[in-house]
Amino acid sequence: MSETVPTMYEWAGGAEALGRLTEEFYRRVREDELLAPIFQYMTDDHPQHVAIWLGEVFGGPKTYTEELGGFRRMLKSHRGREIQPEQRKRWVKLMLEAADEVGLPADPEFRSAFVAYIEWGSRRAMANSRPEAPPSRRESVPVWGWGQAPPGMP
Ligand code: HEM
Repeated sequence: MSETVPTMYEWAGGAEALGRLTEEFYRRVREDELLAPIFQYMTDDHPQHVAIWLGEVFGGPKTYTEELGGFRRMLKSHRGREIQPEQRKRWVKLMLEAADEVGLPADPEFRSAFVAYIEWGSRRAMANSRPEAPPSRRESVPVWGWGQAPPGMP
């Protein structure tokens, strides 16, 4: 991919846009009967931490790794929570609704790459949330790209 292709972070609108996304997402989570119970003890800065995580995944600054405990902290946050398939599905649904609500770019290229990460990440989170999950072979925050459909694809 050429150097002129923006990162998904830039395309999304940077830290500000991802912050709006996670604020709206967790507003919905707090009102959701399947998800509210498992998020009842989240801290006030949790939405911002997830925005920072997403920023790093989408090619933005490596702030989650450098300041917030990196991949290991994310892994530990899900471990043992026994996320159920219906809860994962609802998490994805609310995330995609929040993306529409806050006006993340709606072009097919961005959305397909965004959904791909949300699907992958949420399935990984669910797998790692099982008490018997094997130790993760990953050590670092994944960095996501445009896949088969970069911006401007005809
Ligand atoms: C792409 C998918 C996902 C991403 C990127 C993600 C991201 C994160 C991150 C970064 C944290 C740690 C926040 C911090 O540093 O303070 C976290 C915690 C957590 N996540 Fe996820 N997560 C995902 C999927 C899910 C799903 C599907 C569920 C459940 C349905 C879930 C439930 C939780 C819970 C309960 C916590 C701990 C909240 C607390 O502090 O009480 N996550 N997640």
